[in-house]
Amino acid sequence: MIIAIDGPAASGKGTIARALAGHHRLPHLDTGLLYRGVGAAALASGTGFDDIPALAALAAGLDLAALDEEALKAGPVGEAASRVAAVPEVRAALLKLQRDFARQPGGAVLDGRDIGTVIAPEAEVKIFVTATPEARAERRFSELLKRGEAVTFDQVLDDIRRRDARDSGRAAAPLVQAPDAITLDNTGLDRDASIARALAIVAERIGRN
Ligand SMILES: Nc1ncnc2c1ncn2[C@@H]1O[C@H](COP(=O)(O)OP(=O)(O)OP(=O)(O)O)[C@@H](O)[C@H]1O
Ligand SMILES: Nc1ccn([C@@H]2O[C@H](COP(=O)(O)O)[C@@H](O)[C@H]2O)c(=O)n1
Repeated sequence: MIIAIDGPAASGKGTIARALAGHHRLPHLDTGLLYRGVGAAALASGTGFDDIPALAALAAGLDLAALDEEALKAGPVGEAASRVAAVPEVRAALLKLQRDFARQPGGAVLDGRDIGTVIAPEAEVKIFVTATPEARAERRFSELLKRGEAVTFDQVLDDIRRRDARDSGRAAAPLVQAPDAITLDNTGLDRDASIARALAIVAERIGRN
């Protein structure tokens, strides 16, 4: 079974995807980490966001085993990830590994922006997770504060709005809800209620818990 979880920044996709993967004993891939890996590599090497061949080479050479999730979740990397993710050559370089992950025997859970539309349009279950920009900014703000980052709520909200606009407005695999995806708006739901709703959606789709 392939479960595709898409949605905007800090909507709780990863939280839901990890819970579903644990419940259904499926492997999970946070595809945002791939773009964050390329974005971080571009920042570290001083590669310009307009240097398409160099960005594509960074994506093609991405070492999955070396991805440091903790470091990649830092504030500036999200913006860099969104910049490189708008480059079709970068997306093309990361396509096969995501598709192979989705199509492994037994299935998988993937979360990102284009899982239900581009990576695994054949997924049995598609959930589009969303919440208001303010609710998402609140969540990301408290996460960053806990990590010791010096940010303001307004900076986080600005970052989320800018990334939403770029991710939805780009030509290559934009953030868009698949027509057969179920919407899960968790604006008023806490973490556990949001996960419970996602589990119920999957159960309804596949006819078992
Ligand atoms: N329903 C919820 N209510 C409150 N906080 C939540 C909820 N779901 C997730 N969170 C918290 O919000 C933050 C963002 O969640 P998460 O990382 O799952 O989102 P995401 O959509 O995967 O983010 P990203 O943009 O990094 O892909 C985390 O700190 C998480 O613990
Ligand atoms: N399937 C995906 C996943 C991510 N992106 C881009 O990466 C940025 C960071 O992703 P997070 O989920 O970790 O926030 C995001 O803003 C997207 O630009 C993508 O394009 N496709």
